[in-house]
Amino acid sequence: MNERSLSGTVLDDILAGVREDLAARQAAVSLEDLKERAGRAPAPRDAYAALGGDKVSVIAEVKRSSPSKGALAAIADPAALAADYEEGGAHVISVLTERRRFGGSLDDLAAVRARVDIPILRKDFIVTSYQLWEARAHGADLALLMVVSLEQPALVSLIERAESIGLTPLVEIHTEEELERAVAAGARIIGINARNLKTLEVDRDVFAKLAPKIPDGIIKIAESGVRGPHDLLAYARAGADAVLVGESLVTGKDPRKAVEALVTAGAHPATRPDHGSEG
Ligand SMILES: O=C(O)c1ccccc1NCC(=O)[C@H](O)[C@H](O)COP(=O)(O)O
Repeated sequence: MNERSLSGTVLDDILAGVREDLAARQAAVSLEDLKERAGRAPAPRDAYAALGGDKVSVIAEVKRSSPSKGALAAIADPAALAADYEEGGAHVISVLTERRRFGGSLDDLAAVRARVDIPILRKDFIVTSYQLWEARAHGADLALLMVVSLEQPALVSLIERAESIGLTPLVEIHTEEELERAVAAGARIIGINARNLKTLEVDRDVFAKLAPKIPDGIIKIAESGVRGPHDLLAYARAGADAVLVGESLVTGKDPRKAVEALVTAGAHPATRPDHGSEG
């Protein structure tokens, strides 16, 4: 058993749907076929280069809907949206591939891969190595692993498997206990998600509380709740190396300009913690 339960929460509900969809895909596409397709996929992009350095990087998300807000944006052409993000200077694209609650798919991932050159994150609820092979086969460079939904041995083995097939794991946490498990499992990139999975409320202070406990050398990503440059700057002052932004980009008027504004704010040296509090 790989999975942990967060009983009675939306996560349990999401994972039940994920398991059903996964079983259908596994019946339709063998692991051997996926591995063969992964062998033909473009070489993985360097996620550490995209997310490291002095700047605060921007991960721009293709997000149609969410459990917290329902439908957000129709997004008929996810590749065109991703191209807008790339033109705006995004460092990484996140593609939600979960179908039932987020309206995503692996086809979205493949379409985005065919259109942009920057690294792509498969954002989903990954509980088996089959899903990692799917990610690589459809051109992803990074894969999200959520500590909350995985037993420790499964977390360790999925991190190792991801790295062995050329995927960079982004290990997501919500609490100090999850942070300790992520570090013990060998995570090199940790995302702190400000969205509480029980209430679905966003509390941006969670990042400021947990980020200082992450050991040096690990890339820190602030996930959720970025409405514009002021939130990026606040996360940056609390130590974020990157922010992951979905809703405000897909619901805004001009996603390219919105990304550009974030990238410009993140490029300013005064965003970093050792430059004081004025941003
Ligand atoms: O977005 C949700 O409602 C949600 C609910 C339960 C689990 C995950 C959820 N979102 C996934 C994400 O982590 C966000 O899409 C991502 O961090 C971007 O957040 P935002 O900019 O607030 O859309």
